[in-house]
This record gives sequence, C-alpha cells and structure tokens, in this order.
Amino acid sequence: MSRSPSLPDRPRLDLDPDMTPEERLEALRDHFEEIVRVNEQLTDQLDDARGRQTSLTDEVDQLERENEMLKTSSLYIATVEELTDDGVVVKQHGNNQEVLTEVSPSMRESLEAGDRVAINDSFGVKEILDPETDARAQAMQVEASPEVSYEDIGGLEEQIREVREAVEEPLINAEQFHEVGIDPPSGVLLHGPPGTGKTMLAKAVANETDATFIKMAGSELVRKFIGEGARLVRDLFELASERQPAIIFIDEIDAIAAKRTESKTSGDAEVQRTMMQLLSEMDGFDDRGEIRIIAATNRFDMLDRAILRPGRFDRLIEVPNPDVEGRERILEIHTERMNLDSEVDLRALAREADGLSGAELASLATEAGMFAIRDERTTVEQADFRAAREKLDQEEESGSQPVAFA
Ligand SMILES: Nc1ncnc2c1ncn2[C@@H]1O[C@H](COP(=O)(O)OP(=O)(O)OP(=O)(O)O)[C@@H](O)[C@H]1O
Repeated sequence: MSRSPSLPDRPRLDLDPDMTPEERLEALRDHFEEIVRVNEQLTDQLDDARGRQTSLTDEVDQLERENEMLKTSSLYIATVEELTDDGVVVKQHGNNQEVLTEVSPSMRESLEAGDRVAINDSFGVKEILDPETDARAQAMQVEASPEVSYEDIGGLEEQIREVREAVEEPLINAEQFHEVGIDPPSGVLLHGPPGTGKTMLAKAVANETDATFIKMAGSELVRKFIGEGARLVRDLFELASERQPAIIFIDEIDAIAAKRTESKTSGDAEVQRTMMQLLSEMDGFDDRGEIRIIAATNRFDMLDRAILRPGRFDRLIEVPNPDVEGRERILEIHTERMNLDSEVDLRALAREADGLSGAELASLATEAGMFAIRDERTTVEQADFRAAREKLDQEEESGSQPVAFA
C-alpha cells in the first residue's frame, strides 16, 4: 500500500519585540503568504485523498459483490426430511444425499418437513427457500408417511391386490420388471362411487412403500387457480421427484380430463392446457425414477379416452360400493375402538346397509356413538345404529351432506 504524503509543517510566526512596526508588518505579510501556500498544499492533498477514497470505495464494493457471489454459488438446495431431537435431516437435491445437520433455534421454529432450503458446504441451513412455490404447494397435500394401512380398508381385497401389483411392485422391485423386459403400468386409475376408499388405497400403498404421498384435487387445479393449472401440474411432478419415492394422487381427475365439449369458453381452454401438461408429464415419465401416479374419479363415463391410452392411465381398477362381507368388515374397522353392547350384531347391520358406501358406514358408526352420548350411556347399542341409519337416510332424502368422519 502506498504511504500517504507527509503534511506540510504548520507555519510559525516569529515576532521579535525589538522589531520596528515596518519589520513586524513585513513578517506578518510573509506569515500570511506562508499560510496561504500551506492551505493550497493541504487543499491539493485533500483532493488527492478524496480521489483515492472514491477509488477505494469502488474497490470495496466490487470485493463485496464478489464475496456475495462466492457465498451464493456455494449454497446447495435441499429438502427438509425430518426434524429430530438431534437436529434436522435434510436431503440434498441432485445426489439425494441425506445428512443430519444443526440449525439455529429461531430457524428451527419456522422449519417444517418438506421445506426447501439452501445449505452451505458444511450442510448448515442458510435460508428457507421460495415462498412462492410453497404457496402453490399449498394446493397440494403432502404427507411424508400416511397412517392408513391395508388393514384399515374393508372389503377391497381384490383391489388391494391389484394396486399392490401395479404400484407397489414397480417401486419395490423395479429390477424385476427390467429383467423380464416389460414396462410397469404407468398410471393407475381408481374409479367408482364416492366414499368407497379410493383415497385410502392410495395412502395405504404410499405407507407400505415408505413413499411420500402427494395429493392434488383436479377440481382445485382448475377452479381455485385459474391460469395456474398447467404450472401446478409441473410443480406437482417436480415436488414428487424431489421427494421420491413418491405417490402422486390426483383426485377428481374428471375435472381436468373430461371429454372435450363443443363450447370454447376460456375455462375450457384452461382445463385443456392443464390436461395437456399432465399428459406430457406422464409421457416423459419413464425417466422419472421412483414416482408412481394414481388418479381417482367418480365419473368414469365422463373421461376423455386420451388419458386411458397405454403409457398413461393404463391400469383401471374399479372400486365399487362394498358387498355384505365388505360392509361388515368396514363396520368392524370403524367400531373397533367403540364400546359396543354385546347384543350389537354387525352382520345384521351390514345386511340392512345395502347400497351404503364405506364413508357412509363410517358415518353410521360415529352417529350411533353420538346417540349413545345423547342418551348419557357409554355403551353403544343396536338401537343406536338403527337410529343413526334413520338420521342418515333422512339427511340423504333432504339432500344435506352426511358429516364426513375420517
Ligand atoms: N373400504 C373402506 N374401508 C374402511 N373405511 C372406508 C372405506 N371406504 C371409505 N371408508 C371411510 O370413508 C372415508 C372416505 O374414504 P375415501 O376418501 O378413501 O373415499 P374416496 O373413494 O376417495 O371418496 P371420494 O371419491 O369422495 O374422494 C375414509 O376416511 C374412511 O373413514
């Protein structure tokens, strides 16, 4: 670094008491000139210093920018997998490396499993990322590991077997398909009346395969987020590949994949764009790794056949209302934790419940419990089930929605 030039000496005024007034005046004049000269010299030096200060400030700014760039380029993107007592488990994108890292207590408070974060070389979490994507991700329901298991589903043994074969096997035994030389089914379509357990099936398979369950309702894709549908579909698949193994579950697929109508409203165009995006994501599905896609509909007749072509939703599984054995099993499942009177005959109740869906049977059990509570009993009797059935039938006749009890 160059040294700063030394400052000029301060001018001194030496007045001798023996001086004549003329000599004094002369000395004062000389002193004044000297002061003016030093002042000019100092002003020049100050100008120089200002110039140097400006160029040094520029240099500092430049270095700060470079430093900032170096810092940002060394951050990696990761997803928070789990918050544990020992720290936070993050999975780095790209290499899928999982690490346990520590975060500051304040950051920990705002972190949730599934958040996208920026981590540095030593895996320290530096930032929580992308609120915009997160806002859009709110349209999706993400469960790291749903709690539904196959045992919780009544009367769908055949459907469970088919779903396991079409979804579970390719996830767990991808190698086997490769060796035999066939492609596993691309997408599975569950179709049948409302409340028959389609969502439960999808959740159970995610649970069984330790896959993340990502649900999106077709109706939300096009109703809530007009103009966003196609982008949401892209996000959905992107999120799935970040969180793989993952099961994508698109409920009410008919909302985006209904047969084309003649009308050409802007809403239709939006639906069309969303569906095209879904099809193109599915067509590029082969290289997507451990992601399986399940869709569900209550309106199979309305579907555009384009989505059922090979390589798309090419495995159809019908999920009907339960038969009498199924109904009995569903009642058993939903009354398992209930305090039932020994007289309660679930078989007889199942026989009388012809045409009821799984969801309606679940409501029946809860309503029966409510009747016992109203009567200040802790045991649920056969009569409570009958009263509950009457109430549900009346509600159905009057068109009001039965309460959904999950
Ligand atoms: N087969 C079943 N076994 C046990 N419970 C069931 C069954 N089917 C439905 N239920 C009960 O009904 C609730 C709703 O079921 P689910 O959401 O899986 O139906 P769904 O077929 O996906 O309905 P929707 O078509 O209306 O979306 C479940 O949470 C469960 O309590």
